[in-house]
Amino acid sequence: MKSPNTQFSGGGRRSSSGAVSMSSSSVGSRTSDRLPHSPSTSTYSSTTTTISQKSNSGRNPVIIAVKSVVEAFASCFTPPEPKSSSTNFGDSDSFKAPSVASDGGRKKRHSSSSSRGRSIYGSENNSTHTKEAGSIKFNMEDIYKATKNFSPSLKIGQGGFGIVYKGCLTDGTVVAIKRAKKNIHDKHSGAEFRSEVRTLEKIEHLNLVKFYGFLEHGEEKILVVEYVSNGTLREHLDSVDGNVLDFASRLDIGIDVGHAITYLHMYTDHPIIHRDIKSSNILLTENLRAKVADFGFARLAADTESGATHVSTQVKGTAGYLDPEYLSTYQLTEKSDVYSFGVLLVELVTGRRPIEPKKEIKERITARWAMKKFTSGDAILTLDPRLERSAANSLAMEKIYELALQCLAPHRQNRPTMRKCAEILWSIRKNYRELAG
Ligand SMILES: Nc1ncnc2c1ncn2[C@@H]1O[C@H](COP(=O)(O)OP(=O)(O)OP(=O)(O)O)[C@@H](O)[C@H]1O
Repeated sequence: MKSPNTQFSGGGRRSSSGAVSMSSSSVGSRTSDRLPHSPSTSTYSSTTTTISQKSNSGRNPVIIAVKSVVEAFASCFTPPEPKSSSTNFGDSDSFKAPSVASDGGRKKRHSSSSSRGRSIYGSENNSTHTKEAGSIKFNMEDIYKATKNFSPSLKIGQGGFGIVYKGCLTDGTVVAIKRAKKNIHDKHSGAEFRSEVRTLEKIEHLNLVKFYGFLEHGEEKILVVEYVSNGTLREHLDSVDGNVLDFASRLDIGIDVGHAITYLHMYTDHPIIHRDIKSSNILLTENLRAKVADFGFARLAADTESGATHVSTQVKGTAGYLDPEYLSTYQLTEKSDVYSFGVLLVELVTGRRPIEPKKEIKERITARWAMKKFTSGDAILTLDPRLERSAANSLAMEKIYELALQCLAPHRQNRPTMRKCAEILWSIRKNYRELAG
């Protein structure tokens, strides 16, 4: 999903809109042994920026393409929640695949937004259509019907991949239809598309956006995925609808995301690395259940048992979330997602974006600033000012920061596994609930 951050991708896919150059040494140049490594902010603007970095020389220029932020949700319905999930977290006693539980107990928010008609969050709809995930081959007629010939009124967003439409299949399933940009000069789009399809058709989890099918016909490349109606996590942290996401909801969302990534990393035989975990890639349901989206950058991880690691030909991800070790070695492992998850945890606590170009220099890299405050005993100064300073919130905040600090370790061997992160968050929530009453 779109965010006002800087996005790294390969092949100059998005460099057409105002590319500027940046040496690769300036990316992540402010390393610290103790604090999380983050890119320099001085060159970033508050708009979404895409960076391509070829890895073969390490001296190639990084191309930054500034994209305009276009985010508009049309009217929408509640997406069907899956009946079950294939999650399997093994035999941990303290960690019983909680992500398969129903939404019961979660409070509903933003339902009042339906009174605004075509609000960004849309209205709750008790649709009974629950479509199984899977790879359906659609034809153009299906897509034209579903989108009313790509009606502009059904456009719900636009990203690097292309335009996103809300659509309705003939069986009534409400879907998001992602139509790839037609760029004949883009040699990578076909490969990216097929990579996304291969990844999407294999996975199914309550906290991952479901994949319904695809279409590849000439220049036309289309993905049909689950429609998630309640906006992105970033929009909620920005209080776009005027509501503040409370601490308990943030903790729940962190756990949902933790489960989704754990599932990807523990995927039988072939672990999957997401590579672009960020708040704008996390979609929320009406019940504030989180669903991780955008597998365009996902690649199958290396066979960890053989000790092999995936050596990328291109660095991909979003500035502010990027693992410094991946940036310097081009070796991609699951721990790069763990690093991004650490950044996300800080984002949940502070409400701030990973890079805040308008803040004074020492506060610009949010994770660095927050971890510094945490290690000097002043974590409370970084808690989102819109959140209550209760004992439960303060204690949970300290515990989340303890975990974030580990996730943000400069060297991947010092970071926990995603499964460990989810287990820790699970126990933080247990204690939080006991204290909050
Ligand atoms: N499954 C979905 N359900 C509901 N809305 C969606 C869905 N997927 C995308 N959107 C909307 O469309 C917008 C664009 O999404 P898309 O994933 O194409 O691009 P992006 O992630 O914003 O861009 P980038 O490619 O730079 O990450 C999102 O911000 C969101 O508002």
